[in-house]
Amino acid sequence: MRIKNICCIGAGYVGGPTMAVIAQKCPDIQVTVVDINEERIAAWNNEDVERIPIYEPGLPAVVQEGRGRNLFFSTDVDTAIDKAEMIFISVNTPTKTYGIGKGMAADLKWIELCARQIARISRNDKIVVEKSTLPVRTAAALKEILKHTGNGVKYQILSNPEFLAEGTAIQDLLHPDRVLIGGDIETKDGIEAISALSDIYEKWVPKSKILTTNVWSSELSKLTANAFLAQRVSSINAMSELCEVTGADVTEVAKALGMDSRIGPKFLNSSVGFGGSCFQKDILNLVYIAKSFGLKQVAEYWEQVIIMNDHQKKRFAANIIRTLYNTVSGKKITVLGWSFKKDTNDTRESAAIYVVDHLLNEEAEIAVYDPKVQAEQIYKDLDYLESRNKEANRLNLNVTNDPYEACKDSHAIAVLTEWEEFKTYNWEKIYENMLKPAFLFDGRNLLNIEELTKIGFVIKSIGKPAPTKNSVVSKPALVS
Ligand SMILES: NC(=O)C1=CN([C@@H]2O[C@H](COP(=O)(O)OP(=O)(O)OC[C@H]3O[C@@H](n4cnc5c(N)ncnc54)[C@H](O)[C@@H]3O)[C@@H](O)[C@H]2O)C=CC1
Ligand SMILES: O=C(O)[C@H]1O[C@H](OP(=O)(O)OP(=O)(O)OC[C@H]2O[C@@H](n3ccc(=O)[nH]c3=O)[C@H](O)[C@@H]2O)[C@H](O)[C@@H](O)[C@@H]1O
Repeated sequence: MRIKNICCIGAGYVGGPTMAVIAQKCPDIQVTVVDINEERIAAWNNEDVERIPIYEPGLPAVVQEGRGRNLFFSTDVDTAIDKAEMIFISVNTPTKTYGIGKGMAADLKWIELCARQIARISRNDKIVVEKSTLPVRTAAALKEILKHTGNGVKYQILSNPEFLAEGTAIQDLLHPDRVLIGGDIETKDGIEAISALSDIYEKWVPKSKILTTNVWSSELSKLTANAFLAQRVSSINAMSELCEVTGADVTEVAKALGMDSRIGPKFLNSSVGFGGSCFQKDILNLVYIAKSFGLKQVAEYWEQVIIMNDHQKKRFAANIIRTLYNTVSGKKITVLGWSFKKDTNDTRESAAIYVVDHLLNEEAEIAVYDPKVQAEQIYKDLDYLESRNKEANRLNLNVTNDPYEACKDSHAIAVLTEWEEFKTYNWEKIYENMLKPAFLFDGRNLLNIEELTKIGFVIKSIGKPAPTKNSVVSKPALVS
């Protein structure tokens, strides 16, 4: 089967970049990305391609190439569904905030709405592709909804989870480690649907990297991959605390570990804690699924990854307070970086939100600088926690777009995102304009401790012994 029209429901961090790359690699296919969020669609259509709603290196050029040719962004969901032979569902699947499974299960409200809309509009057979991350066996629910329309339209449901990471989305999409397609491998129609989707990827991905499984394995593989990745971060973060009390250096430990080819060097950077929209949500979802099958030990095992992550964020904030002589009340603390990692403007579940919330509870005066996150978003993130009223958040936290201004007269700086530009600052100038002792808490082990210590900063890194002015500090190991 040759696909000529694709519709993608959901123009977010996944739908936008994924479809832009498909449109680039398959100029013969018309790709329409639809969303109910009018503002977001207007931003995707912004004439100035640098102002699309997502900051992602390399994305503007890919969007520019396809937009208006075979890549379209629209709010007309019905028409796009009607025209398409293949529909990707790429809507949000956050943790439920109400009812049964509150705080754990994935909220499938938006997925179900999509299924019902597809069922209502479709007049010819469709391949429906789950791109969103979903609990194992969601495809069965989708099938049920689509089967009961009684209008004779046939559907094939495929699971095609996305493994891109924000900040490197375009490279990840162009050169994926693997593409996973789960489908009904036991029927002719199922196999045809899988090969229709595979044909699209084969335009740029080697066939050997396209993996076909049954739907349930595919759905569960996605949750498992995120759980394993997050587990590595929590594991190295657990060791960071042990390093701090034993005098070991977590960067050296990570390097030594990573050189073992069975372990590998990636995802061993100790940090203030992982953030992002997915790790926590997907693990909680996994825990919920395990619990609902009565697998207590399995649930508890994975829950520990989240517990460790929460501990790391709290421990970081507590360390700031303890170091500043047990009080931060009325003291200016500068936060460099608000996004959950570098090269993205996404702030969902960013460690910065929780560290700052903790410091505001202790009556600190916060100044924030992030190269890509807007003030409005920062206030929104804090308001969402409802720890204090909106006025108090605005009164006690000031967002500036000048890092030097942000650091001026502050008691301490906390680096919470690993933006490259932080390394290039004139740290001598920053030091001169701070109160002394000038404390620097590097939540990403990003900065050159040796140089900064020489300038006069008192530095607290993650998982490292505190350097003294004359101590020799080894260079950071190359762990990506
Ligand atoms: N953000 C990431 O890096 C990754 C996310 N995922 C998964 O992909 C899915 C989407 O994630 P994001 O793109 O980050 O979410 P997002 O929140 O950025 O985008 C989702 C979009 O879907 C739209 N939407 C919701 N219901 C709709 C409906 N009924 N009709 C039309 N549009 C609708 C929303 O308005 C929103 O713009 C989630 O399941 C997530 O777990 C998977 C891999 C990577
Ligand atoms: O399902 C998803 O949403 C995606 O989740 C992650 O991607 P993402 O959250 O965008 O970014 P990561 O690079 O995984 O980083 C997640 C968090 O862990 C932190 N991290 C990562 C690596 C590390 O060594 N140390 C560390 O603290 C990052 O700073 C960040 O806060 C996965 O890497 C993707 O494969 C997956 O598709």
